[in-house]
Amino acid sequence: MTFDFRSMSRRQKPEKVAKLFITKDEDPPGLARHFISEKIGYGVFAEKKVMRSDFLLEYHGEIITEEEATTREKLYIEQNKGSFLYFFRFGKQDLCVDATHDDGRLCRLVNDGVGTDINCSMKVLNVTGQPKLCLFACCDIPIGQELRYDYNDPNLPWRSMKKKWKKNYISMMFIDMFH
Ligand SMILES: C[S@@+](CC[C@H](N)C(=O)[O-])C[C@H]1O[C@@H](n2cnc3c(N)ncnc32)[C@H](O)[C@@H]1O
Repeated sequence: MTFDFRSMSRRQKPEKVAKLFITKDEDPPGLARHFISEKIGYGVFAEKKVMRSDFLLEYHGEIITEEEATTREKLYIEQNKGSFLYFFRFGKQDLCVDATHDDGRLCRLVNDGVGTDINCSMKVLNVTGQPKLCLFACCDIPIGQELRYDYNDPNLPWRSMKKKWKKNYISMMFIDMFH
C-alpha cells in the first residue's frame, strides 16, 4: 500500500475551508466570544493558533438590498439596536448582510480595528452564485488575541474619540516638556 504524503502535509486552501463551513452552516472551532467592557461590548478571541490567510468566520445573516438595509438601519437606530449591517458590492449589485438577529454565530461580534490592531479582513466569496462574506486572517494570530478588522468607515464615533485622546496626550507631553 502507498501513501501520498504530499496530500497529507498540504494545507487545505482557505477558500475551500470557508465553503465547507458555509455548507455546514456553522462556525469553525477555536474561536470564542468574551465580554470586553460596557463601552465595547463583546469581542471574538482566538482559542487556537491561527495562521496567516486561514479562514476564520462567515458573517452570517440575511442578504438584503442596500435600499432595504437603509430603511432597516433607521428603524434600528430608533429602537436603539446595535449596528450589525455589513454593506458590500457584489458584481453590479449593492447589497447588505443584516446580522441583527442573534443566531449565535460569532462574526457579528468581531470589533473594528485600525492600524496595527488589524489581524483579519473581510472578503466577498462567490459560492454557487451567492455572495458570502468571509473573514480571513491577514497575519498569524496567537492564542488569546482578539480578532479585529477594518470596518472601513473613518467616521465611526470610537475612531474620532481615539484620535482626540491621542491629540490631547501629545499636547500634554509638549506642555510637560516645556515646564
Ligand atoms: C458589529 S458590532 C461588534 C460587536 C459588539 N462589540 C457587541 O458586543 O455587540 C459593532 C459595535 O461594536 C462596538 N465596537 C466595535 N468596534 C469598536 C471599537 N474599536 N471601539 C469601541 N467600540 C467598538 C460599537 O458599539 C459598534 O457599533
